Amino acid sequence: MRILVTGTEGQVDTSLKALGERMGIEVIRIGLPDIDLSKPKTLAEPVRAAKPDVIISSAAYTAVDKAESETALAQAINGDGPGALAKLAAELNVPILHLSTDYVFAGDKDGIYDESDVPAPVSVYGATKLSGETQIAAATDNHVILRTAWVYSPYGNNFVKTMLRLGETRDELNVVADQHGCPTYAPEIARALIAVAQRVVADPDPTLRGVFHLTGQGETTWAGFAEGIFAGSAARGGKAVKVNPIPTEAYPTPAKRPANSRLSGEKLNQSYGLRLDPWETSLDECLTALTGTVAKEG
Ligand SMILES: NC(=O)C1=CN([C@@H]2O[C@H](COP(=O)(O)OP(=O)(O)OC[C@H]3O[C@@H](n4cnc5c(N)ncnc54)[C@H](OP(=O)(O)O)[C@@H]3O)[C@@H](O)[C@H]2O)C=CC1
Ligand SMILES: Cc1cn([C@H]2C[C@H](O)[C@@H](COP(=O)(O)OP(=O)(O)O[C@H]3O[C@@H](C)C(=O)[C@@H](O)[C@H]3O)O2)c(=O)[nH]c1=O
Repeated sequence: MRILVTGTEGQVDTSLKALGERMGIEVIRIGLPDIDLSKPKTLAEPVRAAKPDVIISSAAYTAVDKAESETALAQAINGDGPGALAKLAAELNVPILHLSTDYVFAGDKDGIYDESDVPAPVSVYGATKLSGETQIAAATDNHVILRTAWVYSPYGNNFVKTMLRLGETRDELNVVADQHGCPTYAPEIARALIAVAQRVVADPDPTLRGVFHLTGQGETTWAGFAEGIFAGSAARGGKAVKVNPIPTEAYPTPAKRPANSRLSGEKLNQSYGLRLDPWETSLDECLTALTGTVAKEG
């Protein structure tokens, strides 16, 4: 199987490449400057030349706060670019897997979001990602949209690396404790993407198509996540950093974030028999990879 993925230095595309190498699956990454999602005309030639069995749409404009002031660029990269990519997938008659986000939801639901809940984004990033979902679904029925959340890994930029970097120069950090979600490890996303790709390439079953939620098991808050990060770091001989839980209003940002963006993985489990590891297990793996040290017992 030959997988074509957009993005070359991102968390998910890098994880996919690494896992593909271990599994003997060809993963071709395409990204800037060869293709530019904000210029859809750049996509056709490299995508056709790659002759993929499946396309994974991972690249995105992920700077949530900056998107509030770069709306047109975020819309082009997260909305129109994936739409154009899905048209190419339809032309080549191959499935397209597309990564979307928990930030498509408003965050005012009491319970966990499932795929039947109606998105209502509260940020430009969330709105542009929802536009990507809509444009992909309009271009081809042969799509799987996977909404993930709070992605971290040893690669690229993410909350785990930000916390560890800030912790180097501070003894205490203030972190919001009233936004609830599911941290998700990019290598776990890669494992699921390959399993989903293998299934959809072989099986035209329409119930395997559509929208699915894909997050690490369990839930926490950003403050709870930060506490887990510093506990894991300290267990590896790193500095102890105190996390002060604060309300959202005490950490003003240009973009609004959902207060609750917990996603249920039940549909993915029922359709594909897939469950990601609990976020605590994956965080431990990530810290081992980042520090080159395993946690001490106790
Ligand atoms: N990160 C997160 O917490 C979450 C991410 N997601 C979604 O998961 C997917 C993967 O995320 P993640 O791996 O973390 O993303 P990253 O931000 O780590 O990587 C994004 C990739 O997109 C590429 N890219 C950006 N702009 C363009 C462009 N104009 N044309 C082509 N490529 C471009 C980047 O290239 P370069 O490095 O050269 O700029 C990079 O390779 C995205 O669709 C994202 O929306 C969903 C929920 C949470
Ligand atoms: C750095 C920092 C952040 N925060 C807060 C701000 C925010 O509410 C929360 C997370 O901050 P970040 O800006 O790192 O994360 P953010 O960019 O909001 O992360 C999002 O990225 C996009 C791409 C997604 O799709 C989402 O699922 C989600 O992962 O933590 C603190 O409270 N204290 C801090 O020191």
